[in-house]
Amino acid sequence: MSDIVFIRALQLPTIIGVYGWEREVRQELLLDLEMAWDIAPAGASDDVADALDYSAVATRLRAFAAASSFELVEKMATELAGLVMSEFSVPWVRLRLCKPGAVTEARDVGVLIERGERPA
Ligand SMILES: Nc1nc2c(c(=O)[nH]1)N=C([C@H](O)[C@@H](O)CO)CN2
Repeated sequence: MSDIVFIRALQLPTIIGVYGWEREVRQELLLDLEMAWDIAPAGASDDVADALDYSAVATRLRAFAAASSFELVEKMATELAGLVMSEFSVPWVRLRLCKPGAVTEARDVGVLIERGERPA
């Protein structure tokens, strides 16, 4: 099983950053998320109850980000990955967390992490 459910460019307004001014204003991170998930049951039933509901995942991640206040994107990425795996029973995630505009000369910067065991 190598199926993936994904979310691309999810907007996550949050407090993030190491500098003083960054502790005062919300900035928008962008999240790309791949989640290992067997889509065969939902593919057969056409029932969202059999699916990994990407809407539910997105809503939960946005709520977590809205309530969080980390300094590093590394910490935020690690927490987001753990949340998805523990609350949605996802065995493996690949997560890219982008901070647009953090480096003037770059479109965005950030981290790309994988957590868990990807099913064969
Ligand atoms: N590896 C990282 N480097 C930096 C981070 C970070 O989260 N991880 N953060 C900053 C500042 O907050 C920066 O984004 C402000 O523009 C600098 N380096």
